[in-house]
Amino acid sequence: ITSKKTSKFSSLPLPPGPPTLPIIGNLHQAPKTHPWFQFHTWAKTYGPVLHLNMAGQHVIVLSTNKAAHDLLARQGATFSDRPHFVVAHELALQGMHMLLRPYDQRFKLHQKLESPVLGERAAKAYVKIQDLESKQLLLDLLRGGGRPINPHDEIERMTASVIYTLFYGQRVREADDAILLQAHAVNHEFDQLAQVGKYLVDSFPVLNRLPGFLAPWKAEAAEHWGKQRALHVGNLERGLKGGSWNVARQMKRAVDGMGEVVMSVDELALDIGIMADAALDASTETIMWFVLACVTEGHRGWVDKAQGDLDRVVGRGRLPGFDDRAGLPYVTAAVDELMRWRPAGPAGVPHFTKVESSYEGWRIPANSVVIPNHWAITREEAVFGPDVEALVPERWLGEELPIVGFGYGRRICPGRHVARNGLWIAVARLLWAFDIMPELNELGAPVDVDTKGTDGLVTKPLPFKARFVPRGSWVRDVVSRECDTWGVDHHDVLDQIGREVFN
Ligand code: HEM
Repeated sequence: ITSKKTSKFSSLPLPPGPPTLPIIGNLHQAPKTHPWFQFHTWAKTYGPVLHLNMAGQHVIVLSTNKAAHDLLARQGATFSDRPHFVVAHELALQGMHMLLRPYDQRFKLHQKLESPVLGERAAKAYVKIQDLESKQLLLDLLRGGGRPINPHDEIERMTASVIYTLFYGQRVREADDAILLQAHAVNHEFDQLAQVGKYLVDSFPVLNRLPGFLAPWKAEAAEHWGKQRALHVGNLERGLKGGSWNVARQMKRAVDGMGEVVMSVDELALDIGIMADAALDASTETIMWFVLACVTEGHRGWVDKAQGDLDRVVGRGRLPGFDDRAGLPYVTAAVDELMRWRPAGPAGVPHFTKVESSYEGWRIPANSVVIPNHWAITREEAVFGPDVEALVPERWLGEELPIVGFGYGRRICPGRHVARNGLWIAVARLLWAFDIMPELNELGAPVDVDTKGTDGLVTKPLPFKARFVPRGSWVRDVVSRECDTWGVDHHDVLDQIGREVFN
């Protein structure tokens, strides 16, 4: 690791971290999977700002909300870049992946385009679609007849349908809808390309100057780009042809209205498509974690308490709706606590700084990868109180705790308003309708459920089953009456949204 001897921070020490070996630094200790657990363990020894040397690459891991906020938000001008992925981003996505874009003028232009369609005002209008699709979810789950199921398909259909309806005007009827299968296939391939350490050229970008026959990754990336393009341009074109308002049409209109700005169809399509991808997994898996929480943490009494409130405020003759939100603070607390208990992106999305700076007497070197470790941040007892491994909504009542899990600063998740509304209505309605119970084994005992989750940018619960047992005959009555949504004209709803927010 080299540093400029003349810099004004050069006399400062690096933040503490585990002892290093010559040349490879901490590479031999680098966690192979689930890095957030090891980062959390190290933070207990070395503190909230941790330095790792990964064979010359500086990595700074932040483990408290304060450190993450101080660096990534308060010093946002310095800490809003992303690490550079030659294969996955520069080649395979032609530099157009919103999540991986460097923090530059083009990024700011995309942010400017996205903010009106994802902001609080738009999110408020989108609840009409979230209302529709969360009703459909209840009907889909009711049809399971209380048998043990893995509800991933039903939940993913709902979140996908919310996003694809809003973005492209197209509802998703089944989990194996072609639009969703194509997205899965492309994203799966992208995840392989983006694996850290897979391509030497990601560590030594100079290798990219090699001719194609010596650089096989170029052909792989070019083939992948074709698939990304087909997926996102195809969706954009369908969206633009649609008869009603949608995000694709709105953003095209915004680009056209920018006059001097030139944006290719590919670039616009990728922007919208990557937003849709970013929305899908994190929202689906957070609701999956909610189901798992009911199965593994439900015995703590929070489910009964939330259902008691729902019975009192909503009653049994109708579904809870967004208008009930103010009267259901315990349900809101359960949603906030769910995101704390199992943040869907446990190690956040890495930031990057190109310039040297300092924090609390430590030197933060130029070209550091900076990781806000949500897993550790959500387990900070000084902020969230005791018993952080348990799901305890009470900790949020009457307290101003930080909402965690959406990242920090200028790269904070722009979809967080849409996401929080979607989580709230799904959680409120699932709690109102069902006792979500564990699967039972042949002896009638609950089947053990692993709560560790998968590795990856978004962590998913490992496969498990739950029983969605209707809380009473009234559930069947209300759900049968109100939740078959296939007859609703969603184009009409989209036009209402367009008029309400953008006219
Ligand atoms: C529970 C659901 C969600 C979670 C937990 C989540 C979490 C995150 C996180 C941690 C980041 C990185 C922030 C950072 O770098 O500091 C992010 C970025 C992003 N999210 Fe979300 N997200 C969710 C839902 C959504 C939704 C619904 C949308 C869009 C409708 C969305 C769009 C995006 C985009 C476009 C970015 C890239 C921002 C950038 O790099 O500047 N997300 N999200």
